[in-house]
Amino acid sequence: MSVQKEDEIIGKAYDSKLMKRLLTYIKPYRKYVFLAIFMNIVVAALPSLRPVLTKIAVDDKITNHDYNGLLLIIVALFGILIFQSIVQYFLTYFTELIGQKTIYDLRTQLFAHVQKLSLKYFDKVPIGRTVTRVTNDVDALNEMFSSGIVEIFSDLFMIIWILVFMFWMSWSLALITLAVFPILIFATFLFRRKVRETYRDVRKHLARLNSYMQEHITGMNVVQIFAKEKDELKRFSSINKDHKDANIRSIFYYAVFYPFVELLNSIAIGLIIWYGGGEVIQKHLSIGVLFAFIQFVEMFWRPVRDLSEKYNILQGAMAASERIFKLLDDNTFIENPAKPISLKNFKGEIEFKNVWFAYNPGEYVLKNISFKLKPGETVAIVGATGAGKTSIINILTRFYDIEKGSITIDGIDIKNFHEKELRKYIAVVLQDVFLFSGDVKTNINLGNENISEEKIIEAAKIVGADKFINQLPNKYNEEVKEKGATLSVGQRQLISFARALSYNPQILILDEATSSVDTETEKLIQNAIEKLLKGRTSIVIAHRLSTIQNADKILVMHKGELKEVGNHQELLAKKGIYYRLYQLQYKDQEKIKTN
Ligand SMILES: Nc1ncnc2c1ncn2[C@@H]1O[C@H](COP(=O)(O)OP(=O)(O)OP(=O)(O)O)[C@@H](O)[C@H]1O
Repeated sequence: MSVQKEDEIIGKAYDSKLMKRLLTYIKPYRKYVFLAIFMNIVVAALPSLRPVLTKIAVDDKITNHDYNGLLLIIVALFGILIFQSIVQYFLTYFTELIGQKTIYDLRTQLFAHVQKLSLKYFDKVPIGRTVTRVTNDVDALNEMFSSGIVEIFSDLFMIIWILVFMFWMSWSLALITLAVFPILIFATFLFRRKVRETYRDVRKHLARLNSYMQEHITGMNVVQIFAKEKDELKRFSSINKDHKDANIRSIFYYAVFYPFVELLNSIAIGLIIWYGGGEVIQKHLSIGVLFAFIQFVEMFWRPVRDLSEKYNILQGAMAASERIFKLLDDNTFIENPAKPISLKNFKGEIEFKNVWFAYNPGEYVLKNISFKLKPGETVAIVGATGAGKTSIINILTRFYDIEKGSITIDGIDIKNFHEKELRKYIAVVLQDVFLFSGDVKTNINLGNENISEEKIIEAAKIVGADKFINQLPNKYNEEVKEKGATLSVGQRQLISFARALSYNPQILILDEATSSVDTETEKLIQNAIEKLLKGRTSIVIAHRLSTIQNADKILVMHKGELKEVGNHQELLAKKGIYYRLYQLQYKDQEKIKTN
């Protein structure tokens, strides 16, 4: 099912399988749930006592001119109200507590799960959808866990209590009150059907609105540089209008349904006054009962109307939980071995043996790749765009698993390591440096407390980042904005080098940035790279001629195949793909160097 479609599911209002699974989240807090249900029974019964007391006041006290008795009834009524407010306070507190605690657990579980998912999952699901699961969808459940489930009990109890008291006082008037009930049920049925349709529409348009916003904020620089603001605003306005119209349609049904329920309520009261009044005149009924019934009818309608609203909450929650569970059941994981191996004496030898790899089944992007790297060697991978360079990195780090062949480190297949262990050996510096919001320090050690401040500064000094960091107003404590927006490209790269170095990995993977920086920064970066590569087995997707010339080996990739292997001089002498690539891409760099 497409993700778009997934957002349009509205499903059933009640699905026992989903509900069973949802209830497991409340289980740890069941004592609060029972307490809340008990308080609900009490709270639901209290309002029904009011008409009963009114009847006593009218029939026994007022007609008999019993002022003291009347005062007592008023005190009792007041007492009930106070008591009801107190119980209501605790009830609200406990229901919110249940809701908040359960969604806290669920959110934590979701985030932990998302972190474990392999990159394959993120290839197929847009980020916005995953974020929606953890935020909006979980919120929909909050409403159900807190008010939903518990209040359904309260509404049902209230209806039961009112019915009990009504039939106890006068069964004929009770039946008259219920006369309009079939119409109400029919109206509710129609209302629910219409609201369900509009609810789906609103969701669909909201999902479109969100993804449009997200995409355009991310690509704001492209929008602005090509002066596309007007066109984009036009498109956005049309999506926004669809969303608004869908909402207005849904409000229309609410606007019709609620007054209609009020109308039915008034008709019921009219019937009571007409029939009950006649009974009072004929002295078959006391006036107090008539008063009580008018109150009962007014009270009766609220929980009935609320129940149809609860239906919507339940429906939204069921659909949300279906989407949440789908994410929780997504097992796009990298499988870890039952008995993972840990290397004692790490040497750092890497070997690819006849490796075949495809992102999508059957579409091989790496074909029969074999090469060997001795400990401490540096290999540079070169090739045209789309040749498969990044894919080699992706499979060595096990972001993806290979189809055929083997990759070994010190003779051991990487599938025999726990993925965490494997990634402990390797540090990756990507072309697109990702900085998190926080300070410079935590962007270097990524919050790892084993990497002390001294080590951070030492790493920054070695790669030559400390000079610019020391010029920042707060030095290592300087705040870094989201994605490092306040730093230059070169500065971001230097920080990422310091990050890699502070982790002191045995294997280093480096995707050299192609972006041009000023000569001074370029020199800094080249120096930093040299220091980073020293003494470790390194794989570099190389764009700098200096890196390539210093590499022990160069792998020349072409359309997923390894076409040539050798060092710079050997490959030039061959006059093959590398030679042509050199003429096209790297010669200019040499010219700049010699100038
Ligand atoms: N996540 C993915 N899902 C499906 N196909 C992918 C994915 N990533 C890359 N590819 C495809 O795999 C092939 C190799 O891509 P790769 O990123 O390894 O190339 P590259 O040599 O690193 O290119 P560049 O120099 O442009 O970064 C390309 O045809 C690309 O379209």
